[in-house]
Amino acid sequence: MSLTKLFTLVFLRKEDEILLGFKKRGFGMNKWNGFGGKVEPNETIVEAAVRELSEESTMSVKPSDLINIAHLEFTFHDEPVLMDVRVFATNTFEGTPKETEEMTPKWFNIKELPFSNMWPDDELWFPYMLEGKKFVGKFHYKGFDTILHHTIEEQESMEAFYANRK
Ligand SMILES: Nc1[nH]c(=O)nc2c1ncn2[C@H]1C[C@H](O)[C@@H](COP(=O)(O)OP(=O)(O)OP(=O)(O)O)O1
Repeated sequence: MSLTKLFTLVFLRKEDEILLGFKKRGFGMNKWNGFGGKVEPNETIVEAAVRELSEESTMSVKPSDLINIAHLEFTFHDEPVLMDVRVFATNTFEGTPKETEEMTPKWFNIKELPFSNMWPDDELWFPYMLEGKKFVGKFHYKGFDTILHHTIEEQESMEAFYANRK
């Protein structure tokens, strides 16, 4: 039995660029990542996604503009924790990204992504996201650098995936 923890992860897109943030503290420190964090008990997943994006990058999005593009699960060798990460993307947003306590944001060209300084799983699933696919990715880690095994499955729709899963 694993303890499941729910997280959000948001990517803003602008033509051939994507906004990433350099994490200055905590989980994933010193890595480029999307913006997100834990879903609090008093909020919906989409509300958490909007809040974390704003807290970490100062960018604003409307909940209805966030498209759920993926579901990621991370498990860890010898640790009974399952990270359930809901991934959202949009090209409709307001603001200019600013550095916050947690993140330094930067627009990257999608052909020049800093994979060597990102979570190792990102290089495996970013191509799906960049091709506009919906997908479910499951990654089993040993420590934080080694993926012992993984699966990535394209989906017709994320709504159908969540409706059908047990
Ligand atoms: N292997 C991985 N690959 C990836 O691309 N993103 C990952 C990942 N593992 C976790 N994430 C994302 C999910 C989430 O957006 C973030 C982790 O959330 P945090 O720990 O920063 O949560 P909080 O911001 O709520 O934390 P606090 O610092 O306690 O406020 O990292």
